[in-house]
Parts: sequence; structure tokens; C-alpha cells
Amino acid sequence: MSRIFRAVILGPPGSGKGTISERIAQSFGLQHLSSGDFLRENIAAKTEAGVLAKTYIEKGLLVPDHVMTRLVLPRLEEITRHSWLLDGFPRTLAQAHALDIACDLDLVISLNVPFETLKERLSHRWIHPASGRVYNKGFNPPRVKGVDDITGEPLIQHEDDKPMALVARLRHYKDVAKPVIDLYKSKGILHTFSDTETDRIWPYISTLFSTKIPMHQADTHYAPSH
Ligand SMILES: Nc1nc2c(ncn2[C@@H]2O[C@H](COP(=O)(O)OP(=O)(O)O)[C@@H](O)[C@H]2O)c(=O)[nH]1
Ligand SMILES: Nc1ccn([C@@H]2O[C@H](COP(=O)(O)OP(=O)(O)O)[C@@H](O)[C@H]2O)c(=O)n1
Repeated sequence: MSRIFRAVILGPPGSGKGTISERIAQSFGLQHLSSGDFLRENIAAKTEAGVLAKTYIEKGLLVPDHVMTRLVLPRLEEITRHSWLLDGFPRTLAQAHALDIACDLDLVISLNVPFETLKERLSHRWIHPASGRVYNKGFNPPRVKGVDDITGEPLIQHEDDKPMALVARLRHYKDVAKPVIDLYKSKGILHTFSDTETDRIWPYISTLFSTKIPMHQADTHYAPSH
């Protein structure tokens, strides 16, 4: 069996982590693990962590480290045979230290997207809650306005993508992320990508992963349809 490859994707809300993670997962056969999805599953199931987390997310705040760590680390430990890409965790230095104790990362990618672009994108982000499929008015609109392409079910907007929560969320992100980025830089595993468009960042990320993951592990290559 080939060695497990472990990667993390960092970037502010709306920077395209979910979009790029899906492309990486499809192209290179990594499992996409989203801490935001773990949170939403827990909120929907009304677990203790979910009920607590909801009160923070609604205010545009980060969920406390001990709650996030307890939610995410056991999920990682379950995956012993599959390479993965973690999206949305770690957000804070304390989460990064906890992850460091749990496993060795091979690669960290960081997305650097201007503030105005983030605001614009998030206010137009619509989600199919059951699958996590993400749409955007201009970038990847659903075929029929307001409904999921596959199931025909209605799309919703995250509470935390609505304007009030949005600005607080983006402001807070920067302060908390800096030490996390610095940590991975000092370990020599950080690669940063800056642009306003996912389609312009993607070729560089694809090339980077191609050099790190042996070809026989990679699946078919993702080709954007637009
Ligand atoms: N206009 C535009 N929208 C994008 C681009 N990349 C991603 N998006 C959209 O921006 C929103 C945020 O992207 P997402 O991948 O959810 O970001 P995350 O919060 O970092 O996981 C979604 O609605 C995406 O469809 C892009 O290059 N241009
Ligand atoms: N490590 C994490 C991940 C998510 N969260 C919370 O969960 C929300 C949704 O996370 P997400 O990763 O799906 O979305 P974005 O913030 O990337 O758009 C965040 O805005 C935070 O409030 C957190 O507090 N700590």
C-alpha cells in the first residue's frame, strides 16, 4: 500500500478552499475533509458540540479550540488507509499544535485572495445543504436559479455568509491565521498562492500536487468546464 499523504488548505472564508479541495480530491484521489461540514453535520444532528458551535457561528465567531479539536481529530484518526486534504482546520495556533501532535503533515497550501473579492463572493454563495455542493451567481451558477443541479432541491445561504456575520468573520480571520501561517512557513511545508480567480490559481496547485503524489495514486485529471 502506498504511503498516506496528508495536506492542509488554509485561506480566509470565501478564498476557494472548498472549490479547490474538490478539484484536488478529484484529480489526485485525496479524501476532502471539511471541518465546516463536520460542524454542520453536528449542528444538524444536535450533538452537544453542534449545539454549542451554532451559537458561535451565528455571531461570526470561531468555535472554541477544544470543541473543534474534539470534533476533528477523531475523524482524522479513523482514516488510516486514505490520503487526505483537510479544509477549515486548523484555524488557530492552538488547533495547529493539536494537529501537530496527532500527525505529520506533508504539505500546506495557503490561498491569498483580496478582501473585496471575498466579500463579493460570499454574499453570492449558495449551498445545497444535503450534499455540500457550492454554487455562486457568476462563477458556477446552478442550471436553474435557486435549486440544486442534481436533486432539484432548494439552495440555502449559510447564516454566516449573510452580510452582518460576514465582515466580522473576515476581520477576525486575519488576526488568528497569521501565527498558523508562520508556523507552517517555519516548518518549510507552506506554499502560498495569490490571485482573485480560482481558475488562475488551480494550474499552480495542480503542478505542485503532481510533483508530490506518485502518478499511480492519482485519479483522472479535473478539467474545469468553464
Ligand atoms: N467569482 C468567483 N467565485 C469563485 C471563485 N472560486 C470560488 N468561487 C465561489 O466563491 C464562493 C466561496 O468559495 P468556497 O470554495 O466555498 O470557499 P471557502 O470558504 O474558502 O471554502 C463559492 O460560492 C464559490 O463557488 C472564482 O474564482 N471566482
Ligand atoms: N476550525 C474551524 C472551522 C470552522 N469554524 C466555524 O464554522 C464556520 C464555517 O466554516 P467553513 O469552513 O465551512 O466556511 P468558511 O468559513 O471557510 O466559509 C466558520 O465561519 C466558523 O464560524 C470554526 O470556528 N473553526
